[in-house]
Amino acid sequence: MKQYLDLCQRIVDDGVWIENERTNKRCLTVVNADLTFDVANNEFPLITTRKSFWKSAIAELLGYLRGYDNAADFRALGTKTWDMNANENQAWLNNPHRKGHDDMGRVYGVQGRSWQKPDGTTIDQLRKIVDNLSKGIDDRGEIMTFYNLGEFDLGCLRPCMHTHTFSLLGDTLHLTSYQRSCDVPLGLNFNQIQVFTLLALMAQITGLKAGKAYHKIVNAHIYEDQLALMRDVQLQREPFASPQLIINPKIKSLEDLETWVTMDDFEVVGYEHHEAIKYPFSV
Ligand SMILES: Nc1nc(=O)c2c([nH]1)NC[C@@H]1CN(c3ccc(C(=O)N[C@@H](CCC(=O)O)C(=O)O)cc3)CN21
Ligand SMILES: O=c1ccn([C@H]2C[C@H](O)[C@@H](COP(=O)(O)O)O2)c(=O)[nH]1
Repeated sequence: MKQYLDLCQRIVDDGVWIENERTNKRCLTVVNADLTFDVANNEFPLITTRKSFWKSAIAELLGYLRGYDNAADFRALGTKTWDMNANENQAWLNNPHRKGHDDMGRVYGVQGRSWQKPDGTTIDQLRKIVDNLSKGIDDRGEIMTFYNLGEFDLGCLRPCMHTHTFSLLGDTLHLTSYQRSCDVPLGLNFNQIQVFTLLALMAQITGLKAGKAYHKIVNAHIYEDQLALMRDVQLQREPFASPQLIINPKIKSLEDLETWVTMDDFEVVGYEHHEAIKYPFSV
């Protein structure tokens, strides 16, 4: 929690105002932030200085792991986070590749599970990683990347947290996740939950111990209409101790994640938090 608050304070103190053309808003911005999460000791990085809707963040992650391309499928899992980008972003609404209401196009999980090759076949990046790690193999290329430049025009948004690299040291699995662009008040609250949970889940389904998750962020920003709430409300609050994430131990394979897992298979214990804060969302 301290890492998160330090980054927020750093943006407030040292950020530079940058005009953003896509959203038509200014963002107070810093570059280069490194966060580390201790998954081995289950220090779940849930924001405590406001209420965090953590189930929504895990639902989003599960949707990516399943390769979903539709905001309705995300809603069915328990999150509305893709509604706006799928249905209210004018550039995407005008895009001839959009397949109708709720379509997100070839973003995130679509790339993770079915990256298209020139010959028409597809690559399942996640399946390969799970298979290798389950056999104790780390080929130094256990990488799942959603960053497919050749297909940016086929999706509603370029991926923000775009690459996840898994590393095996003995029987302990670590994760390094890269994020090119980070809406710190809204997005990071979710993204750090996702980095932590991705490592915990991958360790569980491959029979490995979970170690550390490293979260590397390039452009970290606060939108102009979020700044007062962050500076004058959230940053004035004292954080509480980290809660713990409990994952149903019956989840044992990628097929389990793809078929029967729901948000009821995740529980958080010891979550003490301040009141919710409603930050504006920029489409
Ligand atoms: N500007 C922007 N920021 C983002 O963080 C973001 C995007 N766009 N587009 C793609 C996804 C969607 N994400 C989102 C979308 C909405 C919330 C959000 O509204 N969160 C609220 C309530 C969540 C709920 O009730 O489930 C929050 O208070 O955290 C968070 C992340 C993260 N990403
Ligand atoms: O997982 C996510 C997804 C999105 N964001 C934020 C970061 C930016 O504020 C916008 C994306 O805008 P770009 O113009 O494509 O950079 O969404 C996030 O923080 N986390």
